[in-house]
Amino acid sequence: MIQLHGVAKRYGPTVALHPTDLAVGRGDVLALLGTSGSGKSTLLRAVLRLVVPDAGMVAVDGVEVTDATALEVRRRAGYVIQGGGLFPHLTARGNAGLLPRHLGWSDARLDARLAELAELARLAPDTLGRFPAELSGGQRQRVALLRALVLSPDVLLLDEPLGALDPVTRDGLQRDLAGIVADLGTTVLLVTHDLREAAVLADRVAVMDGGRIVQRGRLEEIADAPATPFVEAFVEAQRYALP
Ligand SMILES: Nc1ncnc2c1ncn2[C@@H]1O[C@H](COP(=O)(O)OP(=O)(O)OP(=O)(O)O)[C@@H](O)[C@H]1O
Repeated sequence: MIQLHGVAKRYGPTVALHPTDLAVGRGDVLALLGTSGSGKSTLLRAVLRLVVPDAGMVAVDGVEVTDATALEVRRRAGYVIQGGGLFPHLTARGNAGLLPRHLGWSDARLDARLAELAELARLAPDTLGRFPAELSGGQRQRVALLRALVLSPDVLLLDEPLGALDPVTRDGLQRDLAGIVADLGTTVLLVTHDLREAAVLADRVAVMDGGRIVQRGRLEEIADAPATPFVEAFVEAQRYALP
């Protein structure tokens, strides 16, 4: 599970994150919703200590994330960013196999794991031999997901993983991703500004505004009873996307 207690971050005069508490239970999927600049990525990145908080405590599966433990925590976490963040000079297989190779996996073990994940992510096996520039946006995101899942992470951190895709591709991948995380039972923290994505993927949501979580709960509860004018406007702007 993922826990944050009083985690805060500022950049000079800008408060990116006011002291924030958050817990994502084991196997749960929580979506952080909010407009651009509301602090979602800062919170997500603080979990992996890619952002070092000014105050507060982060723990992943009971391990406090500090300078000393950050590498170990990152190794047990999968992280996907918008656009996938694949290395352009490596094939899909090379990208997804980077960490396993570093850990000394054999070719046979890597190929078996990638074949299993490619099936799960509905990625044709021949795509694994291609470079990112030879893949569609949707395929790149599927490869990024493969790379994030290859070491069977306990937690998955997804920062607008489907942001750059066309609506049809996005819709298909949202459903596939929901199936994959349900099958694997992984704990997921997802950043999105898309209510539909939250509806398809998440058990619970937390809405951020100005560096604070202003409402949390099930998406239906929030849509039915928005706690602030901002949440109301945010929901109204995308009400068409709700189931
Ligand atoms: N490295 C940085 N240096 C200075 N300011 C930053 C830095 N990173 C983020 N900020 C600021 O902190 C605030 C929160 O940013 P953050 O990226 O967490 O928002 P977000 O909700 O993820 O936005 P988006 O949806 O656009 O990614 C913003 O005002 C942003 O400009």
